[in-house]
Formats: sequence, structure tokens, C-alpha cells
Amino acid sequence: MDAEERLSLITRNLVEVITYDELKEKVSSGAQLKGYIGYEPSGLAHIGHLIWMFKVKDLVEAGVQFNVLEATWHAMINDKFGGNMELIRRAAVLFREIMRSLDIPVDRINFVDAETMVSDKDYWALVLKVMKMTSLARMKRALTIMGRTMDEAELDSSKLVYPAMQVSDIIYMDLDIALGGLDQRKAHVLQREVAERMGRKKVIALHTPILTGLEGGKRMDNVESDEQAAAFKMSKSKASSAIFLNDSPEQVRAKIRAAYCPPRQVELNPVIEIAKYILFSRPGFTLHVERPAKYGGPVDFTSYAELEKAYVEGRLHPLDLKEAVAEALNKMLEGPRKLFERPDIAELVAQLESKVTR
Ligand SMILES: Nc1ncnc2c1ncn2[C@@H]1O[C@H](COP(=O)(O)OP(=O)(O)OP(=O)(O)O)[C@@H](O)[C@H]1O
Ligand SMILES: N[C@@H](Cc1ccc(O)cc1)C(=O)O
Repeated sequence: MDAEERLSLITRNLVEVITYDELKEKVSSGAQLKGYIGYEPSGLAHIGHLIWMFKVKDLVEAGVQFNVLEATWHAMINDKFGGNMELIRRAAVLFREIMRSLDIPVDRINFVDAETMVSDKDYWALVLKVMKMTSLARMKRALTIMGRTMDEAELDSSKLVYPAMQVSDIIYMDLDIALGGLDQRKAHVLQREVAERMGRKKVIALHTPILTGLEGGKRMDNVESDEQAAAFKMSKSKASSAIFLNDSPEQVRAKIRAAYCPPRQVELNPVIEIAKYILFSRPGFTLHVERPAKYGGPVDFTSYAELEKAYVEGRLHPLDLKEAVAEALNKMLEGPRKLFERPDIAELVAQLESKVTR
């Protein structure tokens, strides 16, 4: 793969690169790039997570040396599973298996448990340095990266350490690339500022789109795009917003039928977003819509652009879109579904499901 092909594989299906020129320069230099994503192993995977999982696959295939940080301590700070570390660790095992079932090349990925970093006193020295360079107001504003609002630090001040840890993770691991959903932007921008002052590597941030929750969302005025994304995202902490990878085909159909999907509107419409960000992100995908002749008969869409045009012009009814998206999504979830049939995994899921606290 030449540099241009690597660059286009790395950047496809993203909403933002900070900055593209820096990425282009590094890729062209032929240097070995080191990248990561962190996630909180704090519940069950939902279809929004497919967006970064597919991106991880692209990065590995483009030759990036890739790390997945199992942010166990961060999840504990964020009250996941009531702070029960044992359950958090088990959830991490499940996520790895899920990635494998989706053909993500887990054997070429380095999985890092946050435990190893927090056991090193140099890590905490770094966290303090980052806090020294960041105002309280800035730290509070960054709480959106953990799905919290500014006010939530009033109750429990450990939450203020979280953004500093996320910034320190990147510096400690000496990364070139940080991948995350757009809701993670504040951590990456802060890292770039702090790293510059410390004379460390400014990370290149790759941001994937955020899938809106099934209840939809409203455009908010005067808020930044990462905050808008965080406000209405599909989240494992809010079960009614999410389609989980372990949902049955019937549950997937029922959830999509009930989802917010205003006619002709694509903005903050979760059903059209599933098509855009998940289904059509796979090369060669075609959306087949089966409908009676009196409503226009069956139709195939070979690109998202065609689908969006038909929807916005009112040539595709929301119900027909929903049925087609549910069928295609169910097909995509066949791999993980086989995994969830395994007795050990089914037992793990049941155990985790009953303990999700937020
Ligand atoms: N709805 C979504 N669409 C796309 N990406 C998402 C979505 N939700 C989370 N992500 C991304 O998944 C990664 C891991 O996030 P995380 O594990 O905290 O999931 P989460 O569902 O946001 O959890 P929670 O809401 O419980 O905090 C982050 O990079 C985040 O941007
Ligand atoms: N803040 C991320 C999880 C995360 C934690 C630590 C990191 O270094 C990176 C990511 C989330 O909630 O999705």
C-alpha cells in the first residue's frame, strides 16, 4: 500500500482530523505510527461502537501499530457497574470477543489495561503536571468526554481527574494518533495544548461520527459540535437509546420500528444515520428496500448519497427505510450473534446486564 492509499484508508468515514496536514506528513514520512482508542468496559456493546471498531480495522490494515486501552480505572471513576472493578474487567473480556466476532484483527492489536499505567508513579506525576496546566473551568467543560455535564463534578471531585488521566494516557503511551468519537474532542484538543507546552508529541486526533440515540435529538444553538454529539448519542448508559449487539433480530426490528425517523429529515435521525455511518461504511454495500408495487416496488441503493436524496425528496417512506435498515443491520450482526450463543458468553452477558448501573 503506498502512502496515498494508507492516508485514504486512515481517513475514510471520519468527521474530523486534527490536523490532516500533520497526518499526511507523518504518513508520507513512512514512520511507524502508533495509535490508540480508549473505551470504558462498562456494559454491553451497542451499534455505535461498531463505528470505531470498523475504524480500528482500517488503521491496523493501514499499518498503524494499534493499542486499545481498556479504561478500567476511568470506568470506576465514572461509576460504571457501581465502581465494581471485577465486573469492569469482565466487560473488557467481552468487548475483545465481540471485536473478534466482527473480524477486527484482535491478534494484531495490543490491548492495554489501565491498571498497568496507574501502577506506575510516573503516570501520576504526569497527571498532576497536566492538571497544573489546566484551569478548573476547562477541566469541568471537558467532562462531556465521560458523558457527564459540568455540574456533576460538584458531587464527586474525582471526576475532575478523569480528563487529566485521558490526556496523560496519550502522553504516557507516546502516541501519534488518538482515535475516538467526536464526543472525545475536548480530551484531544487539551492534549495537543498541554503536550506543546511540555515539549511532547501533539497527538493527531481522528474523530468518527456519533450515532444519535433511538429517541433522536434536537439541534442545539450555540454549542460546539462535540457537545451536541454528546447530548443525544446512543449510549450504553441509557438502554432505551441503544441497539445492543446482543439484541435478537426481533428486538432490533422492534427498536428500529419505534425509533425517531421524521420523513424527509436526515439530521439527528438515527435510522438514516445507521445506514450512513454503519451500513454504507462497508465498501460495496447495497441497501435493498422491499416494498409493494403500489408504493414504488423494490429498490436498491448502492450509495448513501442516493439513499439520502430519495429520502429527502420524499420518494422513500420512513417505514420502508426502517424495514430495510433493520434487515441489513441484522445481517451485519450475525457474527456477534453466534458469539452470544456460546454458553460462557451468554452467562457473562446475563451477569453484566443485571449489574449495569449507568
Ligand atoms: N453513539 C455512539 N456513536 C458513535 N460512537 C460512540 C457512540 N457512543 C460511544 N461512542 C464511542 O465509543 C468509544 C467508547 O465509548 P464508551 O465506551 O464510553 O461508550 P458509551 O456508550 O459512550 O458509554 P457511556 O455512555 O456509558 O459512557 C468513544 O470513542 C465514543 O466516542
Ligand atoms: N472517555 C472515553 C473513554 C476513554 C478513557 C481513557 C482514554 O485514554 C481514552 C478513552 C469514553 O467515555 O468513551
